[in-house]
Amino acid sequence: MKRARIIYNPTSGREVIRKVLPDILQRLEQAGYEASAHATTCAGDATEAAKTAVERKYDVIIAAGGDGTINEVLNGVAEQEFRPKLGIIPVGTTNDFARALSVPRNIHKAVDIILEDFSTPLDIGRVNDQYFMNISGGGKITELSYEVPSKLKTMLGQLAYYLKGMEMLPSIRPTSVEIEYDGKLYEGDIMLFLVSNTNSVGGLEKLAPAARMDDGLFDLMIIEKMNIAEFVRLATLAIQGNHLNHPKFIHKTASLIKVKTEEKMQLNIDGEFGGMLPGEFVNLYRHIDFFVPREKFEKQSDENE
Ligand SMILES: Nc1ncnc2c1ncn2[C@@H]1O[C@H](COP(=O)(O)OP(=O)(O)OP(=O)(O)O)[C@@H](O)[C@H]1O
Repeated sequence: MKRARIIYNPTSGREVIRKVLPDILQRLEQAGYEASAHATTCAGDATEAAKTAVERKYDVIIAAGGDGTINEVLNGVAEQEFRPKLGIIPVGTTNDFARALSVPRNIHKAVDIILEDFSTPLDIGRVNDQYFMNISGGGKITELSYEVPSKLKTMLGQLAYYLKGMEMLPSIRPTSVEIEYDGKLYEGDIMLFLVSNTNSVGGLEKLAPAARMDDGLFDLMIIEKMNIAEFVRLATLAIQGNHLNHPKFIHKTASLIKVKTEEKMQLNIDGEFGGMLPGEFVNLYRHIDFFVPREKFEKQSDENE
């Protein structure tokens, strides 16, 4: 019998997961799984719970929470030799990864995706010794996502980011960087750089519209030095997906990216503080099997062939 372990964050986003958990467990059991659940107790606990589930040879781990919980589960699984399949139940404030996978926000529909039993191996990123599924980057503006208090995030959702972003705009300064991508070199003063694995970043689905999660490549995006007015204008263009031809927006693809800065720069990994640069970003080609909607991903693999 196949075994599934749900790792859920009871404090995540809408906090509805607790109420529906018995129903989810029952649905998994009816579908032939032996199912159990672990409620995370604090930051970092989902990583430990995922490592334990790997040791116990669960076939499937289901991460129920926001992007933070999914990232923690990923960090418990990615470096292991035996890697269970991962399912996602998006109940966070930001659910960028679920959006990238086209996993619906409705809990029962998200469970349907797991029960349909269609999975596909997808790329993930590693920077230094941490793993990410969505995005990593640096630059003053990227530091805002973890300066938003979590209570505020829960109350206001995405709006909290924008409010905090406005507040921080005057303090955004360019930084001098050296970025090596697949052997080529970029040097310059930048506002921010992003290393993206998916096309769904901070609710901006059109930021890297051609990004794929099964090609072994990151999308490297650099916004060069500009004044605040220009930056706001570029951000507005990015929301509409009209930023790609902007002369100070640089877009490359690469599987290995090394970033060095002279002054101190924080690294953001999937929306959380991830230590300081320098950073070496490695794309791990089709490293983890995720449950995904069959219609979307079957079509994509057909296009690949
Ligand atoms: N029991 C807990 N109490 C407090 N914090 C927790 C607990 N369990 C997990 N966490 C932390 O909460 C962080 C955020 O959780 P999660 O991502 O699930 O939800 P969110 O904040 O609603 O959404 P998002 O991260 O997508 O904005 C996790 O990265 C984790 O470190």
